[in-house]
Amino acid sequence: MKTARGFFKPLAIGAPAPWRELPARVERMIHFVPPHLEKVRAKVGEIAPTVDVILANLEDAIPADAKGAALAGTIAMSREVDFKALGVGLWVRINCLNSPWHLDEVATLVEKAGDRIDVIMVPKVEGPWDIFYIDQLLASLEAKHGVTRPILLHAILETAEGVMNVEQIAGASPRMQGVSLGPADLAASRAMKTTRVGGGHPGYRVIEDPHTDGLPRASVQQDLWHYTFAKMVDACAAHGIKPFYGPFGAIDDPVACEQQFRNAFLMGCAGAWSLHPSQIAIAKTVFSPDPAEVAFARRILEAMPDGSGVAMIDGKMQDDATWKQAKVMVDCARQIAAKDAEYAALYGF
Ligand SMILES: CC(C)(COP(=O)(O)OP(=O)(O)OC[C@H]1O[C@@H](n2cnc3c(N)ncnc32)[C@H](O)[C@@H]1OP(=O)(O)O)[C@@H](O)C(=O)NCCC(=O)NCCSC(=O)C[C@](C)(O)C(=O)O
Ligand SMILES: [Mg+2]
Repeated sequence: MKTARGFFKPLAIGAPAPWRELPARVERMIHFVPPHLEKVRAKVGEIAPTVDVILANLEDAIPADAKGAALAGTIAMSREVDFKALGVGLWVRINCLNSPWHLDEVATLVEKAGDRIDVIMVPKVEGPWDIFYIDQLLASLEAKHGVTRPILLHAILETAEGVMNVEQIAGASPRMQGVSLGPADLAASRAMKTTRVGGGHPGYRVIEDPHTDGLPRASVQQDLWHYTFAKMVDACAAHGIKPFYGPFGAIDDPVACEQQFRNAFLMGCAGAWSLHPSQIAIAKTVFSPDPAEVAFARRILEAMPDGSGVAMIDGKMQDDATWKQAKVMVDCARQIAAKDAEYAALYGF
């Protein structure tokens, strides 16, 4: 591991100084766009003002013979829409590091759109070595092309080895912005017997003991992802970066999508991916704190102006710890209100 002083040194002569703090950005939904499809790309200008992040996807879901078109489409998209002026992040998911495509992709992205791309999402990250590699590569390319703002990195957790190493991945570079759960590849990597992309499974449940009178036994579905998810959230929080849920593949089940996103929000996630336009509004509602909860949190802050002591509000004990919980909620709401006029009105900021 690097020394404390070495950690924040630029990795190439002429590369920009790494971020010391992550830029404060609202990232409730990472909206996936297949950039090789001109018809979909043409609508990005319309969709962008409704989302926090547009992601150009180059990896899975893009056919092998369309990888070049997807890369060209990404560069075109970065020029066609002024994402910065809209306050919308521009991310790109590259192909994985053992694929034949990633090298040309990273080189082209930095050369042609290095000043416009905020985050590169790296799939199937197995350990910190993957981040060291891409960190160095980016620094060399940023230096070569005079990019002045370091491109951040986002890792997808989608192999058993990646889950094992998530703490080191999260802390591998000052470029690390966050980690997303990739439940489809992770399921395959672990030989889990499910064909779903995230969410629950009707077979994974707990059941009540038998009743002596023979009445039916109550049984409920459990969360297949809880362990991995909690591990990922702790790794990200400990390293000061953001955890995200990832995709919910059942586009036809908005109720389950909302529940999965809500579980992620409650566990500490900043956002989730939207694969289809119908999932944008779900993520926006879920990852914007509830106005009633924000109002209650503000009462806690007002009751304890210096954040210490003890108070009672509506029968609930408040102390230094609940003050911190309230601050998390109010800070999140303030950040959203600064970007989103609809929520500024709902929160009364
Ligand atoms: C699921 C699909 C095929 C259904 O596409 P569709 O055309 O069948 O849907 P639709 O309901 O008929 O579409 C309605 C309209 O919305 C448009 N539309 C539809 N989607 C989008 C979009 N994303 N952005 C912008 N516009 C979109 C679509 O073009 C159409 O426009 P129209 O009315 O003018 O004809 C389509 O939504 C899509 O391609 N979504 C992105 C899929 C994707 O990126 N998958 C990879 C990420 S998940 C993953 O990789 C896993 C992970 C992490 O790696 C791991 O767990 O391991
Ligand atoms: Mg995947």
